[in-house]
Amino acid sequence: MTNAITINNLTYGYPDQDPLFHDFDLEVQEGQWLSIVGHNGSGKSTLAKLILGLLEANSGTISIFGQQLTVETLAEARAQVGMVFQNPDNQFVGATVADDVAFGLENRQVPSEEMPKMIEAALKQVGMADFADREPHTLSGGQKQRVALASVLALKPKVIILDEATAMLDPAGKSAVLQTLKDLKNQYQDQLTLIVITHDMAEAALADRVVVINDGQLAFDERPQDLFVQGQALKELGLDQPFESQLAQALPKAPNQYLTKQELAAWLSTLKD
Ligand SMILES: Nc1ncnc2c1ncn2[C@@H]1O[C@H](COP(=O)(O)OP(=O)(O)OP(=O)(O)O)[C@@H](O)[C@H]1O
Repeated sequence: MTNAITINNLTYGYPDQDPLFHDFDLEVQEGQWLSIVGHNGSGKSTLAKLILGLLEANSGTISIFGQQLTVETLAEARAQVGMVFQNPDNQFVGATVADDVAFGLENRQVPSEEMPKMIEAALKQVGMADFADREPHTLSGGQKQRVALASVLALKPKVIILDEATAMLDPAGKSAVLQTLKDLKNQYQDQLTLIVITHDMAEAALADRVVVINDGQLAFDERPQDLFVQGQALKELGLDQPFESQLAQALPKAPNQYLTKQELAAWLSTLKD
């Protein structure tokens, strides 16, 4: 399978600081849903910025679909990778929701007559088509993040990186954004690679694969069901297990130590008193 992202021997440190990453390797396959977790300051956002070419590696290589990131390939690489950031209020440039989605298309010099259709399609994909004429500041946090996602989707990226995109949302907003991600993944399957940086272990558990970054190294690289049963090891890295895993492990008769929310609910509902 093709690699969407290939990182080899990456070394990076901010000026006048010790390197955050030293000989760091990571491959993300096309179509994968990858979660990146790690304690505060472990370098997750820095890694995202390196992949986007917003920061330049001190040494080593980063390739996007096989093409190494350089000054010459940066624009082409960026066209394939979209990013949604943490703060919904820092991502708007348009006076209305539709204007906001249009902004990225204008930057790509999409002819203006083609835009309305593309804007409508992108907003539809995130369930925000009815909000096209709304001013962004009148939206909820979750709605804003879905519009941010629509602005990225309109540009047809092959990879979307979400950096703590649900961290500032209330539970309803968070669950709407996560449902949108699941819908997109169902729709695009292997055509869309998702990289989700998060502190929320339940959110991380939605992925096919979870990597834990610690001291600039991959401390774990596993499927959620293999990672989240390792409560003590996670604790030592400053991380929690998802609530569902904690509960499943505390229930002696649970069929498995790792259960998704749905599996746990289904099993609990079979219990009789
Ligand atoms: N622009 C910068 N200049 C100097 N140091 C920085 C800069 N940005 C981040 N750092 C430092 O680099 C380290 C990694 O930061 P980064 O934001 O990548 O971590 P993170 O894992 O995303 O953290 P969090 O989970 O808190 O968002 C931290 O020690 C941080 O203080």
